[in-house]
Amino acid sequence: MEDRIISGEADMLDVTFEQSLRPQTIRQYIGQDKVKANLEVFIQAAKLRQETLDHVLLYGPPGLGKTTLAAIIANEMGVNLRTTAGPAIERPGDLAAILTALEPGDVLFIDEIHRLPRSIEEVLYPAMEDFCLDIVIGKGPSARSVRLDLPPFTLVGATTRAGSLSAPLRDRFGVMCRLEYYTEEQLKQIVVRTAEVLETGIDDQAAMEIARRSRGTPRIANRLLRRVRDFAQVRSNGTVDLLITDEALGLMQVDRLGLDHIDHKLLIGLIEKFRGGPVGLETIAATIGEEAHTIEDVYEPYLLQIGFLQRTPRGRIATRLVYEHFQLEMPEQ
Ligand SMILES: Nc1ncnc2c1ncn2[C@@H]1O[C@H](COP(=O)(O)OP(=O)(O)OP(=O)(O)O)[C@@H](O)[C@H]1O
Ligand SMILES: [Mg+2]
Repeated sequence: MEDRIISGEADMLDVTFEQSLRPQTIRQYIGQDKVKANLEVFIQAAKLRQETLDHVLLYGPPGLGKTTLAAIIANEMGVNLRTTAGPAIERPGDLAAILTALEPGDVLFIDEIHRLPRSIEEVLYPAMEDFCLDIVIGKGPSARSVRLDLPPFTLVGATTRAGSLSAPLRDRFGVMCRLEYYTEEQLKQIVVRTAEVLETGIDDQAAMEIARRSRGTPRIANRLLRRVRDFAQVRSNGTVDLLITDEALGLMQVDRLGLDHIDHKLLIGLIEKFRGGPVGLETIAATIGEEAHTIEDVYEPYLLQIGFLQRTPRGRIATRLVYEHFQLEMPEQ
C-alpha cells in the first residue's frame, strides 16, 4: 500500500508533531459534542463521589482524536496516564506487571485494544470487574492460583474496529464513546488552533479550504496545514492564504473534496470499466491492484461517508455525486 497524504493513519512525522498539538482539556477539544457532554458528567460525578471513573471505550476511524481524549480524561480526573497497546502485551505477565504498577485512580490507556490476544483478555476481565488478578504460580499438578488485589483504576480502550472486540470485553466497559467525522467548521477551528501553536499566520479562507479537504479528520487537517505552511514559507511570505493553499494542495494532488489519485483511480475505474457498477469488491480490488480488505478498511470508508459509493448486495455502485464531481455524463439506467 502506498503512502497517502490524506491517510487517517499516523506517519512518522505526525507522531512528533502531534505531541505538541494535542489539546489538554475537554474545553480545548473541539467537536464531538455528545461524547464530551457525556464524559463531562461522568467525570464530575466520579470526582464528587471520589471514585474512579468507569471504564471507557473510545472507537472510531483513525485520526479522530481517541488518544488525545484518553489523555484528556486522565488530566480532567487529575490522575496519571499509563499508556500501552494491544500488540505490545504478549503474555499475561506483561499485563500483570502493568496493572500492579498502577496507582489508585490511574487511567490505563490500551490503544488498539482489539489486537489484545484472547489469553490476555481473560486476565483483564477480573481486573476490570473486581480490581483483582488471578495468577497461576507453578506448573503441572503443583500449580496453584493466587488472587492479587489491584488498586482501583480506569481502563480506557481505543479501537478503530469496535466490531472486532469480543463481546465479553466490550460488555465490561461502562462508557462507550463513538467518535464521528468532524464538520468543516470544526476542522477549521482545529486548523486555526494548530496554526496558533505553530505560530503561523493563516487567513479564514485558507483555514476553511484546508478543512474542506481534510476528510473529516483532524490528523489530516493538521498534516495538510503543515505542508501548506512549508509552501508558504518557501514560495511566499510565510502567511498561509487561499492562493498558496490551493497551489500547494493542487501540487499534492489533493482535490477539492480531499480525494487523491487513488480515490480517482477507484472511482473512474468503476465508471469507465463497469458503467458505475454494481461491482463486487474483489473485482474492484483486482482492477486497481489492491487487496479487497485494504479497499474495505482504508479506501472505501470515506467514499461511503460522503455518499460517493453505495454498498449493495450485488456490489459497489458509484452514485450521481461521482459523475458530478468529475463532470461526467451519467449513463441511462
Ligand atoms: N477534537 C480535537 N480538537 C483538536 N485537535 C484534535 C482533536 N482530535 C484530534 N486532534 C488532533 O489530531 C491528531 C490526531 O489525534 P489522535 O492521535 O488523538 O487520533 P486517534 O484517534 O488516536 O488516531 P489513531 O486511530 O491513529 O490512534 C492529534 O494531533 C490531535 O491533536
Ligand atoms: Mg491513537
